[in-house]
Amino acid sequence: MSADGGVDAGGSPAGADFVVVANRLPVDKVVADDGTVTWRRSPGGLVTALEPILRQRTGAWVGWSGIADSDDNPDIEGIDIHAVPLSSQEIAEYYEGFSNATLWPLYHDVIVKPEYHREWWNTYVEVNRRFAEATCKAAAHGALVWVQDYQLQLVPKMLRMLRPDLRIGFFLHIPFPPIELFLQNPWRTEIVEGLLGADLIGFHLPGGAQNFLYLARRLAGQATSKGTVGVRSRFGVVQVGFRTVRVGAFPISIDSGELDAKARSKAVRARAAEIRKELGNPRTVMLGVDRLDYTKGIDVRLIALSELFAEKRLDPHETAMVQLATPSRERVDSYIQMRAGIEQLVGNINGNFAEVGQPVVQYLHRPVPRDELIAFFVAADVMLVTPLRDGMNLVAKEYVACRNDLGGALVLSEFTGAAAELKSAYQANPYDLDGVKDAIEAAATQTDQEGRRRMRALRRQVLTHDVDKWARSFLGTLAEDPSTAPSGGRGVELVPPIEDNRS
Ligand SMILES: O=P(O)(O)OC[C@H]1O[C@H](O[C@H]2O[C@H](CO)[C@@H](O)[C@H](O)[C@H]2O)[C@H](O)[C@@H](O)[C@@H]1O
Ligand SMILES: Cc1cn([C@@H]2O[C@H](COP(=O)(O)OP(=O)(O)O)[C@@H](O)[C@H]2O)c(=O)[nH]c1=O
Repeated sequence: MSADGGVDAGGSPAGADFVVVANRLPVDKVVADDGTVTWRRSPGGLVTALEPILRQRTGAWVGWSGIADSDDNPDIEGIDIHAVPLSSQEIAEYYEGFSNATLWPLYHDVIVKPEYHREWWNTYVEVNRRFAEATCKAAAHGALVWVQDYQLQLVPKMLRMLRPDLRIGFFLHIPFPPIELFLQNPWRTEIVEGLLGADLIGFHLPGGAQNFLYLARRLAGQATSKGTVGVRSRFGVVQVGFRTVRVGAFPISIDSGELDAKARSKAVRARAAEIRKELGNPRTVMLGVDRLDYTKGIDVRLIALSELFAEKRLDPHETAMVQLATPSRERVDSYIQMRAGIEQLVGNINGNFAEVGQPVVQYLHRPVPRDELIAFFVAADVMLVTPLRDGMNLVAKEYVACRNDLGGALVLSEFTGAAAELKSAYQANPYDLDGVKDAIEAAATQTDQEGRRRMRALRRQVLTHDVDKWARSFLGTLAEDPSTAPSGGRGVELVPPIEDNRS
């Protein structure tokens, strides 16, 4: 195939008009002890959100298969898969290292200390280059390419240099950090310049977009627009030579209609009733559903519950807490330590408050299939979502979408992207333990009337702002010509670059 994805002398296909580029493919390769290979849906919200979009549009997906040194290219109906193989060393340095031990903690409020290693950075650059090259092969001339997330922040610039014909979008699924934190990164300028290779850069929240605009002025020396960025509106502008890069806030969501329909099905309702029975038909079923990640504040909710039981504000004999925790990034030190801490807390609560055969906290460290998860959402009276920081948190929205009965209550950390939209949740600051306890107690003891009022408002938001709206707003903006678009380049007052010798 020729460099721009056109038909080569051998006559291979001309490439896709729409290409998603993400660290992971939508499926992960799983090799059993007996060598049997299966492909399982990849963990996390990025795949949850993008898989339905790509199925609707037909296009290509460039990503890694989740396993070392594998040259597998799985067949997925309706999606043209382009696997990018990674060696064990690349996984250690690009994925576990720079992506998940440098950028992830840096962008999540330095909850753990980010590590800066030059060799990790070098591998990050090299792997980003390989993703850019694989994308060139996958994309037809003039294709729309949508690059995803913090693992691939250099791809937009690399891709633009290789393929100026492409229209390039970038979306960051995790929070974009406060300026002071971003400036810690020794390679901060390269990252800002990497992102500026895109035509449109999307964040979940306006605050992230505004932080980025400031950094584009200060680190990349570009002129930018002035005013505040809106949600799916009032885009920011960075003038990069003759190119106009737009910057916006596009809060991601879920396939709310599909979840709503599934949750109404007889099979799911029957399974939900069965789950409650298996838990001993307690008065209150509480639920946590997370990747096992220190950002998710699983410890916060467990400590809060433990204190509520000790203070007799909740009765452990009438409460069952289920914590579903998908294994995640299991070779990164901070994740290994966190897992031990969570499991100790579960043990302590059961040791102090459970009876024989009737644990208070049931903890599953394994991925849970989607239909089973929906039954858990329907079964739970109180959903506990308590991250210390989270880009969006799709689980909170999924719970709401599953509650067409207007039952249940959502306890939600203020520091999730979802909190900006789900105002009728029981919101709390996860660093204020008393506040979290009050929110859990209020949710567990709410009247039916209050619960229905809140759930109705939450559902209005989630059902009208679904993942399709997210994709359409981002891709529609990307397809526009910024010089003629209403909130595009022309007529926007620009602020000159910030002179700064330290960058
Ligand atoms: O691929 P992994 O390292 O196993 O991690 C899974 C995904 O985690 C992150 O998800 C984020 O995206 C969600 C959807 O926008 C958002 O709701 C959530 O707040 C984020 O944490 C990560 O950003 C993805 O790249 C990973 O694939
Ligand atoms: C624990 C668990 C989760 N899921 C699904 O994964 C995503 C999680 O998305 P979210 O935005 O909340 O957070 P991260 O992206 O992980 O940071 C959501 O769609 C869950 O339903 C799952 O399918 N199975 C599981 O066991």
